[in-house]
Amino acid sequence: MNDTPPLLPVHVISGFLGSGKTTLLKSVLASEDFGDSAVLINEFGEVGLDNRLLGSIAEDAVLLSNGCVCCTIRGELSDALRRLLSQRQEGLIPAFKRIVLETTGLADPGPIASTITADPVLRHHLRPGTNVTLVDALNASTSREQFPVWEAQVAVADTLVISKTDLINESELSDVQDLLDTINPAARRLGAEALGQPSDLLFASSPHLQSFTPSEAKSWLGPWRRVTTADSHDHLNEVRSFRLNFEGEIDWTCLGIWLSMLLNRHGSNILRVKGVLHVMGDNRPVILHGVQHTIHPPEHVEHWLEDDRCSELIFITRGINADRVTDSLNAFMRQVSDHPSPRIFHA
Ligand SMILES: Nc1nc2c(ncn2[C@@H]2O[C@H](COP(=O)(O)OP(=O)(O)OP(=O)(O)O)[C@@H](O)[C@H]2O)c(=O)[nH]1
Repeated sequence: MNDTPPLLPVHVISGFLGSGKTTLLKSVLASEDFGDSAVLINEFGEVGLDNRLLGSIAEDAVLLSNGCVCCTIRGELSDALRRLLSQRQEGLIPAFKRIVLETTGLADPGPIASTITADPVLRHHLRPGTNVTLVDALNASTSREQFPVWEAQVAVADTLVISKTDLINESELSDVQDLLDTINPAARRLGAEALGQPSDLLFASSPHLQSFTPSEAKSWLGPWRRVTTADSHDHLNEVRSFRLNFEGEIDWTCLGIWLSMLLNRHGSNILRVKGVLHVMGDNRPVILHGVQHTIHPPEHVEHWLEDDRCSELIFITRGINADRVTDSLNAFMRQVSDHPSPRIFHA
């Protein structure tokens, strides 16, 4: 029997300045099913205001001060997480079941996952949880134009929560949805209802946090209509998404080597990889899930949905187009794999 305690998830709430992160966090902490959470708040600047705004709901919130979790205070984040774990172990604080981290509006949440998985202590107790990103509907387009980090925040999201929809009309909202479609078509999307959502559902859309049913695995990849073709955008550094389709089974080792090489070379520009794959010799679908340099251990789904055994792999990249990735994978598979290569093409 395996009696190793389960790894505790670290969920992240990010989103640009003023997008509604604290508003959502307050609602999360007020929900009954989220009582046993430890909260970390990363503030930028001398005075941590959000901490005070949270008031009595989260009196024990730990404030990470004066820097961004993604860059200057990654060490401070590791220390704070270690401290929380040791206080929990010594019984000084209640045995929380999860950690919720609110980042600054200027942080790229991508590196948080690797802060956890690369740390020799943290990785035995914690695992990256779900990334929830707030999108301020009123300012989405301007923020995107002016602040590259806005795209990075949208790209890493498992769930996108669109706030301030009450301040725009339907056609403006449709423009925001289209914009999100070009960057992260695969993320689950919520609007104002996110505030009333049971928090375990809000944070549930990550494959390593629950066992997916076959239909959940497919819907995790997002609806087809959200696919955009990368080639309709030609800005060098634009964030875009594309979906690779595979006809035929995949040589897992070969794909793994190619992916490692890709991340090694272009990791900071591969913002997100997620897929459901038909791996050679494996009857069950394999879920692949990565954020920037961090690829999570693959998970299995029990069985395929009916006869649909097509593999799909979604990429969200900055300045790397779909043709380049597809050609590179096709060529690598043909040259390296001893098995027949699947036909790989992008939607
Ligand atoms: N009208 C409207 N206002 C909202 C909504 N969500 C948040 N706000 C308001 O927007 C302001 C900023 O919300 P916060 O939750 O503090 O945003 P934040 O992302 O934590 O802000 P920073 O920590 O400064 O980056 C507050 O005045 C909120 O009441 C919304 O859906 N509609």
